Amino acid sequence: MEQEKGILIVLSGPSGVGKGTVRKAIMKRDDHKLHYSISATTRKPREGERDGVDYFFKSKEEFQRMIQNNELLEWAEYVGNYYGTPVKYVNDTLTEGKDVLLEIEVQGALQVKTHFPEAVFIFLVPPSLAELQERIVNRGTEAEHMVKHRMLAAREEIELMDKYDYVVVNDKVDDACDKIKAIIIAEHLRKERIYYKYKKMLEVE
Ligand SMILES: Nc1nc2c(ncn2[C@@H]2O[C@H](COP(=O)(O)OP(=O)(O)O)[C@@H](O)[C@H]2O)c(=O)[nH]1
Ligand SMILES: Nc1ncnc2c1ncn2[C@@H]1O[C@H](COP(=O)(O)OP(=O)(O)O)[C@@H](O)[C@H]1O
Repeated sequence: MEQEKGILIVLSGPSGVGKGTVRKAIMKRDDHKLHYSISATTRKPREGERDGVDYFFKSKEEFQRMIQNNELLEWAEYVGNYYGTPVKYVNDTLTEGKDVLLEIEVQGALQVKTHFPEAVFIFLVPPSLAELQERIVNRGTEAEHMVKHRMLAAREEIELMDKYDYVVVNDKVDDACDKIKAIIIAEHLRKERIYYKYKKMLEVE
């Protein structure tokens, strides 16, 4: 029997909502069922970040070559740097029947929709805008005027949430992980139901 493809899960949401934090927590507790797609970026590595683990760190020229050679499923410019998803890993892993997780910002997430309309789109939201601002400030990576800029961007990003299949509030990291895991289980059940329905139909005809 042909190997059934895995599910592509796209986790997105406004900057500072906790996408990276929730993604790392899910991967940590996951028993190798989810496969995280490591992105390429032109951003310089932060302390402790490793090439091929956190990101594939690229020069601008290397990144542009990847775009030209159609090596990226999606890409976006974000705060002065480029970020993109290598398409080969995603295709190969899904074909092996494994689920793939992308953690990407909103412009890229919407591009994925045009190539993989069947992917599962999850939008992470903060419990409130005040809490979002606090998270951005506490992270300490933004200058004061950039916090305002990020908050304005976040408002526009949150307006895109109706384009997603699921909206998950990142109140407590553990609860957000539970909800995302539940969504993945439900999506598998849904896919299996559709799969068997068609299989039966083909057997009858
Ligand atoms: N479109 C797109 N966005 C990405 C990709 N990889 C990471 N991002 C997003 O880029 C943004 C900046 O990431 P990063 O520089 O690691 O900073 P931080 O996540 O804000 O701490 C985040 O919103 C990530 O979700 C990718 O492959 N494609
Ligand atoms: N559920 C949560 N409760 C409180 N703080 C959180 C939560 N999730 C993330 N954070 C904090 O919010 C900040 C932004 O999280 P991060 O994962 O970098 O966001 P993003 O990847 O969406 O930009 C970090 O300082 C992180 O520790």
